[in-house]
Order: sequence, then C-alpha cells, then structure tokens
Amino acid sequence: MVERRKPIRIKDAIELVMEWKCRGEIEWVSIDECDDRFLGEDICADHDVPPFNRSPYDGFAIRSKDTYLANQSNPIQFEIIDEIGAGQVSFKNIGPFQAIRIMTGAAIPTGADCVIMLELVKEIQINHKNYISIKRKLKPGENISFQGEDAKQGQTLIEKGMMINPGVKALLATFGYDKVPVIRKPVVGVIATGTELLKVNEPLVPGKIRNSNGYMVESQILRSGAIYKRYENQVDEIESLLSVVKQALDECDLVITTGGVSVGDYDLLPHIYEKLGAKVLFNKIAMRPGSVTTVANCKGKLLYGLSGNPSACYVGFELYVRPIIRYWLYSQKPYLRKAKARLQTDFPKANPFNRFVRSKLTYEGDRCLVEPVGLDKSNVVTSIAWADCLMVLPGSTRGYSKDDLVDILLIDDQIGSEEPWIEIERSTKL
Ligand SMILES: Nc1nc2c(c(=O)[nH]1)N[C@H]1C(S)=C(S)[C@@H](COP(=O)(O)OP(=O)(O)OC[C@H]3O[C@@H](n4cnc5c(N)ncnc54)[C@H](O)[C@@H]3O)O[C@H]1N2
Ligand code: MOO
Ligand SMILES: [Mg+2]
Repeated sequence: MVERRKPIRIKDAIELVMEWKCRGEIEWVSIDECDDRFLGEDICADHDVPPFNRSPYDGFAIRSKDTYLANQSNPIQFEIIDEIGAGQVSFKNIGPFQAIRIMTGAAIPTGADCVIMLELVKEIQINHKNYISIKRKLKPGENISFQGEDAKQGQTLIEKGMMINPGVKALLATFGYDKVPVIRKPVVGVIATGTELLKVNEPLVPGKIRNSNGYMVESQILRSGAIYKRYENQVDEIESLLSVVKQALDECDLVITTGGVSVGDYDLLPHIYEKLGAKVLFNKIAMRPGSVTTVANCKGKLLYGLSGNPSACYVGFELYVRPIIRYWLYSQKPYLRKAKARLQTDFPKANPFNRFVRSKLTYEGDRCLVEPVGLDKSNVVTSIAWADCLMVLPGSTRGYSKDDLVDILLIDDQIGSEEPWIEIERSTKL
C-alpha cells in the first residue's frame, strides 16, 4: 500500500531543520577576494575617522575671530603664509589675520578653526605678498570636517555575519584589513536523481529531459553564499544512488538530492534514508509547491530531498536550505526578507494550501505591486527566471483578488529577516 504522509506545518518544518543549524569557522582571505563573503568578526574602528580635522573644501584656513567685523562694506585682509594639498601638513601656526591656502582633505593647520571656500575670497597682491580679502563672518568650526565625526575609535561599525558589500569593503580598507576574517563557505553536495535525466550537452531522446534542477540548485547555493560539489546525475537504482549519497555525506557539509522523494515506484530516496539509518525530520509539508520536500539527518549532517519538479525544488531550497546556509555564515537574519505588496491579478480559485507563487515586483508611485510570473505549477521551469519574490497566498476557503495586500518573500535580497514566514492573516482590502 502506498504510504500516506501526514503534512506538517511550515513553521514546524523550519523549526525541525533549524534544530540542526550550526556556525562555520573563520578563515582569512585577501581583501581582493572578500566580496560577497560573510564577515567572521565585527569591524571595530581602531582609529577615529577621519583621523584628523580636515578641510571639506578647497579654500583658506583662518581664525574665525579675525572675521568678526567682516561684511560687504568692510572686507578684511588676511596674509597667505603657506599652502597645503591633501596628504600634506603645514608646520606653520596661523596667527592673527593670517591664512593658509588649503585643499579638500588636507589637515587643518594649528591656529585655524574654520575654512572659507576659494569662491568666496578675493586674492590680491600687495608689495609682492599674497593676501585674501573676506567680506563675511565665519563661525568657529565652520567648514571643518572634524576628527571622529564619521566614526569614533572603539565604535563597532559592522557586525559579523554581514555580507561584504562595497561599503563594507571600504571600511575594511579604511581600517587596514589586507586580510579579512570571513566564514568558511559550507560545501553543499548536489545529486540530481532520475533515470530520465540527460546531461546538459546530450541531445534530447524520447522520454528524457535534461537535468536543470542540478544547475538551478547550484546557482541557489552560490546566491546563498555557499559552494557546491557536483556529483554525477544518478539513475533510479538503489545501490549506486546509496553509494553516491554516502560519498557526498562524507565529503560535504550538507547534501541535496533532487527528485525521487515522492511515493512513486522509482522514488528511491525514502529507501536511501532507511538504508543510511538517517532520521527523517519530515517528508510532507502543508504548502505548494514543494509539499514533498524531505529533510533527513544522517550522523549530524542534513540530507535534503528536494522535489524533482523544478518550481517545487526551487521553493524548497529557498525556504529550508537557505536559512541553514545563512546561519552557518553567521547571518543574524537567515530567512528570506519579508515585505508586503498589492496583488495585481485575481486568484479566484480557493486553495486549501499555503502557496508560494513565483512572482515579480513592480513599483507604481508609492505602491509596490506583485504579480505571478508564468504558469503557477510545480513542474514548470520557464517562469523561475523572472521571479524576484515568492508571493505568499495562505490557504483559504476563498481566493484572492486584485489589490489585496499580500506578503512577499524577497529572493534576490541580501539582508534577510530574523524570523521566517510562518503564518499570515487573511489579507484585507484597505
Ligand atoms: N501519487 C502521488 N504522486 C505524486 C505526489 C503525491 O503526493 N502522490 N506528489 C506530487 C508532487 S506534489 C511532486 S512535487 C512530485 C515530486 O516528485 P519527486 O520529487 O518524486 O520527483 P520525480 O518523481 O523524480 O520527478 C518529478 C518531475 O520532475 C522532473 N525532474 C526530476 N529531476 C529533474 C531535474 N534534475 N531537472 C529537471 N526536471 C527534473 C521529472 O522528470 C518529473 O517530471 O511528485 C508528484 N507526484
Ligand atoms: O511538492 Mo509538489 O510541488 O507540492 O507540487
Ligand atoms: Mg517521483
């Protein structure tokens, strides 16, 4: 008799998987290779930024009190005693009615407490000496970029677990990290199963299709911040499949298979779990697509059985694999980022299951709109490319209509969310 599986709630499935979460170790890489890696230590300012008071303009450094009486009808002259560009330091001390020509980024000379822009002064020569004439009053501190105004020494600027983006990289350079502490990427083994699978370079023959899930999942692994190890496509044959799964479990931090997890005659993964003595955490979830997503634990390592149906495989990865990878990488927000958007289309058909519809976002003025991309079926492959979010339609006795406010999970986002999507109230028309 065919096994009747009892679907569990999404919340419970996520909890069961996350019980096995673990953190990766730190490794050091060159700053040139740290892009998109996840920081292994907090970045703490070990000096003030900027490290000295500096000029934000090309101009003249002067003493503000000398400008006290300056106005349109009372220009005041200052003698230019030195000139400095960024990277230079003047050793002269500015005295009464003296100025130092200073360029943007140069350290403010001692004695000066403000800067006047080049455009606001008149330069004159008297007796072969250079002067400026100023017709306005300046305040102490005017046009000075103060030491530590950007960051104070000792301040924690970035917490570990953040993905290194161009801004983080700028900070790493600012604080002299030629080597950067990052989290080692987990190695995820990928095994596509199915006797019908052809390699990408093989011509189509009747009854067969090319393996697309393997490549798609590998790409999802990379997008999540991990690396993959590819194993040969496996025909539905128990001994050879078992041996490859064992090998992958030995060689990788976690393993993903695609296909063969349902109740069909050639769906061998349930037998593989049994032979391995793996503990199956669940094999049916109350969701679509991806209801057959199975997760087992074999000697402390997670073994995911993602669906063979491409869209189900895709969604299963984003909901149950991604958070494990992101947690490994020290992310404080390992789940897909949540937002809300207005439905652009009607979904009149009632659906008892929570649906994760591959969708795309558009923006119209201050409104964020969401619409499905392509056919909303678990076995389609063509629509995934256009999806930038998963629209969540909670199971309900009635459908959804245009303009309903719905939850969305952002797929391309790198920030994430502290909590997974677990439950949603029926959207309301506002
Ligand atoms: N009697 C039942 N049949 C099915 C059930 C069920 O509950 N009872 N569940 C259905 C659901 S839901 C899904 S999802 C699929 C899951 O199937 P499997 O995970 O067992 O996957 P396969 O049977 O191996 O393949 C399904 C489908 O996907 C294609 N496929 C497989 N691998 C790849 C790949 N690497 N690249 C592209 N496409 C792939 C395969 O050719 C099949 O068309 O089961 C339903 N059936
Ligand atoms: O797991 Mo199946 O995708 O629900 O279609
Ligand atoms: Mg099957």
